[in-house]
Amino acid sequence: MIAARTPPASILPLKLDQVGYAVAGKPLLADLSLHIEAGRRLIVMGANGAGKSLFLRLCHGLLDPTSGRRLWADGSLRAGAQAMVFQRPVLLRRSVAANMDYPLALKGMASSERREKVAHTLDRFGLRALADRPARLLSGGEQQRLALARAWAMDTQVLFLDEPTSALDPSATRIIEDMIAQFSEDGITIVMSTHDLGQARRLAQDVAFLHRGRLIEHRSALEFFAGPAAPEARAFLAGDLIW
Ligand SMILES: Nc1ncnc2c1ncn2[C@@H]1O[C@H](COP(=O)(O)OP(=O)(O)OP(=O)(O)O)[C@@H](O)[C@H]1O
Repeated sequence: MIAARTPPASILPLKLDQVGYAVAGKPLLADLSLHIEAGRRLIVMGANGAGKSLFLRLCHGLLDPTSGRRLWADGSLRAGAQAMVFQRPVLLRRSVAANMDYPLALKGMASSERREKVAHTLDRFGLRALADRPARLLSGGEQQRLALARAWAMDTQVLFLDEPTSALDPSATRIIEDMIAQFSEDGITIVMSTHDLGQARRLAQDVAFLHRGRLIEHRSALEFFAGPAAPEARAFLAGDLIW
């Protein structure tokens, strides 16, 4: 008899408490306080240079706060069970299947279990036909599908996405959005930056709006799109230039 697996404890909410990030004494992010709740789709918006990428990197743990505190629900300062996908995915010079297999092996998963997991993931996201292709020769859209599928295979609880479709055409963008919606149905928490207002409206349950390194709005997407309180956010939605 196979023993039932206890689901891993949730690493969420992620709490930021007056977090700041400065380089050479220059504050790039300041006074960020928010909770990222389990199972939500949070879209991070703001003008060029507002601090969206830094915010995602800081939440994920690629950067550490230079002031304030970042705390995961399990009490750790930096949690596993989370992944980040970039505008241009980071892929190994190996086949599509090997790109999925490698991080699972690093995690210590046995080879028979890995084979099953990789096959299931390839099927689930329509990548089976590409399994043996060199990952770096795939189209941009296919590479992004692989990067997302690989994160899913890792049983990630939180996925940070930094403008994952900004280099893609509309049909590839739609496929990635569908994948993100599927992840969300699986209970994966999504934290994603985008410049695309249409995409933000399609995907957001919550919106975090950054302006000059500060969080000036964090509310439900319904409220945000109905009329944000901050004038900078209103100007952004109206398509006016803000900086
Ligand atoms: N290591 C660094 N040293 C100094 N300044 C930096 C560093 N990293 C980022 N910045 C600056 O911090 C600000 C925020 O950068 P960030 O990449 O987070 O913006 P963004 O909102 O993602 O912008 P975009 O929409 O253009 O991608 C920018 O002005 C950027 O030039």
